[in-house]
Amino acid sequence: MQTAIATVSLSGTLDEKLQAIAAARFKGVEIFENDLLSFNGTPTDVRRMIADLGLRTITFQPFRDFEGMPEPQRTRVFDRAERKFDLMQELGCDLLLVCSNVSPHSLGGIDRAAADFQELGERAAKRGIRVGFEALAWGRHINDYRDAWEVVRRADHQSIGLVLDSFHALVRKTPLDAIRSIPRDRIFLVQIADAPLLDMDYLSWSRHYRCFPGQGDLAVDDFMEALQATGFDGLLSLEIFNDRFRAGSARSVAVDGQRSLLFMLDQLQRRTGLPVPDLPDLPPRAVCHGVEFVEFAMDERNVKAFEHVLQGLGFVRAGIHRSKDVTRWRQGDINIVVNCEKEGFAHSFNITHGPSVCAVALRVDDAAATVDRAVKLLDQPFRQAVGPGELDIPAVRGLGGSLVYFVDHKSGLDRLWEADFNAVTGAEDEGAGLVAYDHLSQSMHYEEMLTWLLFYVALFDVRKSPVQNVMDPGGVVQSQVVETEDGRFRLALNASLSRHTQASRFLTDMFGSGVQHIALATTDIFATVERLRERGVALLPIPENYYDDLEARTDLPPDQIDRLREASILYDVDGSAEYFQAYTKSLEGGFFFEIVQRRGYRGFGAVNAPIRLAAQTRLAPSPGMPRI
Ligand SMILES: O=C(O)c1ccc(O)c(O)c1
Ligand SMILES: [Mg+2]
Repeated sequence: MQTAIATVSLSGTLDEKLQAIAAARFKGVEIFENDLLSFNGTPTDVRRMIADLGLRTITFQPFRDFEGMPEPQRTRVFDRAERKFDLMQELGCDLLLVCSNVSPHSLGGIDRAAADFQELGERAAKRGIRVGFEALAWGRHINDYRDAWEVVRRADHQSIGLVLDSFHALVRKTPLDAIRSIPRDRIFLVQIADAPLLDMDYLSWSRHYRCFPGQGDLAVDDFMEALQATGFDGLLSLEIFNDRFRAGSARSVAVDGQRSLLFMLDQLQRRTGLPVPDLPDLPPRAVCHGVEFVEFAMDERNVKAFEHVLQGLGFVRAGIHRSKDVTRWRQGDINIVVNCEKEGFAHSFNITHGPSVCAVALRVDDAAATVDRAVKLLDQPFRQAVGPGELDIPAVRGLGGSLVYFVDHKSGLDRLWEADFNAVTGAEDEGAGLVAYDHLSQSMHYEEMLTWLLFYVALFDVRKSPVQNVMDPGGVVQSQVVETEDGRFRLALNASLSRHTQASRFLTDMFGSGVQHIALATTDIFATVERLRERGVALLPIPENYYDDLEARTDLPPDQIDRLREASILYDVDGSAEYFQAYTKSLEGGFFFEIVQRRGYRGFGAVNAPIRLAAQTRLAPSPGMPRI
């Protein structure tokens, strides 16, 4: 299949868009008329620019309000088409996209529309041009691809074909089976778009909320299966109208587009067992078995205070790196790496972002295959010098320039603690009962959120939760979770349009996106909280009103509520599944730890999030708290 993208999908001027499209390795581009009109150059200039970039203009669009017009509009619309044909010839494009008529003047009638297309086909053929007809979901008479196909079929002209757009078919829930019986050579172009499920009119939904496949909730996979059944191997183009993409980086959004198509087609091939022509051979999505370690980039000024926090939480110094100023802290199955090197990646990260999480290492079955998949999905691999005898742990660039490492058993990377660290003996501590990473939470710019969502779902065998809107005293925060089926890897992505939310303030403080909080699991939160208090850890105080409300909305007995209140623990229940959460006070810089206990519960305590955010907002970071 030949892949392309429409210029409307990206931010910038036409030349910036085209450069981004070429850099993301697309071969074809759909030129939107507005991008051409606003360009300061002739169609011939654009043609040259496109050729110089190694691209091909596959479509010029949209041509509106064409079929079914009464006179005198009908004559005028044909004149307008002839002028667009002139322009297309100068541009070097042979396919015009006509979207279904929305004009109140249009008359409807399948045969009338077919006759118009028959005539348009005659005129187009004289110029060596073809015309594709697309049903808009809000078309006045034609809003169903099956009717558009019937018009094309009756027009019965070799220059007239069908354009399918997944968005229009899927939002209307038009049955997809009829796609299977359309002859593939009659499908001139297929446009692909996903979108979140929203309760909204089709036009607004389409013009503002479309996204790349894998980022939304539509049944794009079903659409692709129906299309594959036709044997279609023509043009597949991303056509995404999205306000975030318009505000984002054209280069990064174009790469996301390419990644989304590779991901979608790879999944299609795996599901149906039918090969997709020209698709690179990708290893399967990596199964993630959890977090091996989280690495903090620290500096001399902050490290003592941070290590004091780790000790308070019950961590012990378990290993010292053989050649670097790097320490392993451990409790249960949780490893935290504190990196104080004066050169290398962590040091640069610390200089740019201050003390913060610079890397996360994930347990996978096959680290090399994971990196191979990542690179084929256009992720950025990362390498740095390793000392003699030390392990070379493969990595790719993650959020905010941080790293994602991959550790496996297959190639012995799980020996990293023995291979790279000298064990510290005699440092036993009964700990605080923390046993494992429960989840990580990353805060990012609003425009980046779909990028990182796609990064995770394309690389790992994870599912995504629906987007939640969480109320912060400073505005709304969007939150979405990616997690493995078994819950061993869970990651929350957060972003906000307001500059005043905790998530946004964290971005300002850290000069970029990153891990804002880490949730650690205990099997007995009451015992853990007691230990933490004994060790002098300051927990986030929760207001009385919260516990009064718990009495009202749950069946918890009063003594249980008193225990929660006394320990500043938040609670949620879902059927018989229960969730307990407590928080450390935020450290300077906005980072914090969460302590959680799950009893069969799969969520993240969304009902409690506004309470927690308000409590954090009330507390300015206390002076003397370490800045991390
Ligand atoms: O929103 C529109 O008008 C519009 C135009 C052209 C398309 O291909 C489309 O899917 C939508
Ligand atoms: Mg379309």
